[in-house]
Amino acid sequence: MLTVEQVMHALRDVQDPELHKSLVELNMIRNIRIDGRHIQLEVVLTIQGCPLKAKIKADVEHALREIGALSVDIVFGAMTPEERAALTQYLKKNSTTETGMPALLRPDSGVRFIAVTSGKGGVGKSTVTINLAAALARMGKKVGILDADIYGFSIPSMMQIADKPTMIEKTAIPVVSHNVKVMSMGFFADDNSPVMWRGPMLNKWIQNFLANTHWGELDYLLLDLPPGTGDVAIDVAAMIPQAKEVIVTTPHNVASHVASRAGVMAKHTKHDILGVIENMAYYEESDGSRNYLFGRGGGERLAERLQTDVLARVPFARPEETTGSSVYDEDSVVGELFRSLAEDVLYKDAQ
Ligand SMILES: Nc1ncnc2c1ncn2[C@@H]1O[C@H](COP(=O)(O)OP(=O)(O)OP(=O)(O)O)[C@@H](O)[C@H]1O
Repeated sequence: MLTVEQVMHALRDVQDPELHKSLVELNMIRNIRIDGRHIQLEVVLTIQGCPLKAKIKADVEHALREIGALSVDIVFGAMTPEERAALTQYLKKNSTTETGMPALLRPDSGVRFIAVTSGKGGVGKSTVTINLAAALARMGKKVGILDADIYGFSIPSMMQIADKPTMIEKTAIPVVSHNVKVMSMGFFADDNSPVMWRGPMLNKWIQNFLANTHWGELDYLLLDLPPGTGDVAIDVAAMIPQAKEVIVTTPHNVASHVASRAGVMAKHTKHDILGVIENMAYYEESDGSRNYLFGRGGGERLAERLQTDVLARVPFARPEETTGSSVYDEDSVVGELFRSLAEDVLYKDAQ
């Protein structure tokens, strides 16, 4: 005969797929009934009709069969408003300090911040952000992206994310894509979004995104900044002085010249610069020769001006290097280049 203690013990390791915490810790397991090796129980979900029901069911069944259950009968229920409020408090406790400061920003949080910036638009800043994030995640790092390009957000569409974050009261659970937790204003661009995630809080939006998102454990948070040296860059500099910057340019003279302003700004705000990434550096012809469509040397010139290094020269990707999204396949030429870039970033960041 199995016992309630054994069942609870087995379920300690089963996590809510969005909150990444144990169902037991989140108080989501109720009404356990045991008849020999037959178990009945209730799983109380944060919202009715949770799309992850099937995954939770499979994980619970698996855990209980491991301890010898012959049948597992699961009934799904939904939390009451009071229970959801209690859960929000619990999640908030982990995401903000007593002073309301996002816990991620505490010096002892262990989270490293990388701001990806550029002088001009369209040079591949978002492409670099998502591919560097995906490469770090493939290396086993816990990674998040904050799409800080508040008016020109593009990360959800570039990663082909169709889902929206689940909201528990006012806390957003980031959407996970390619093992990366993603938050973007793009998720809240329609009129159904909670007011606090829209206009009135714009001046505090970075803090809002950091504090009202349940990021869970993170090693790296990448920020996709808007191009140029505007308010957002200044806000980020003030709020996240420990962020390190990666500056993206094309080889083109003008792009590299404009990018240098973003670099000078980083120096001014005392953000460390990890290095320069020259994107769209060349197109590799089928015979292996390189066609330098945008000229040459922009990355190097920028790196010299900022007294830093060129971390990578990313060629034009071919359509077959991705299965549709702008995250390039792991074993494609560009995918491999981003893996080696991620290794360099880890190395430089540790110095
Ligand atoms: N190395 C590359 N190979 C092929 N296409 C690329 C590459 N880098 C970027 N692109 C494409 O160029 C376009 C612009 O890239 P991206 O959106 O990353 O630039 P951005 O600097 O973030 O732009 P914005 O400032 O508008 O946000 C996208 O369609 C992207 O898929």
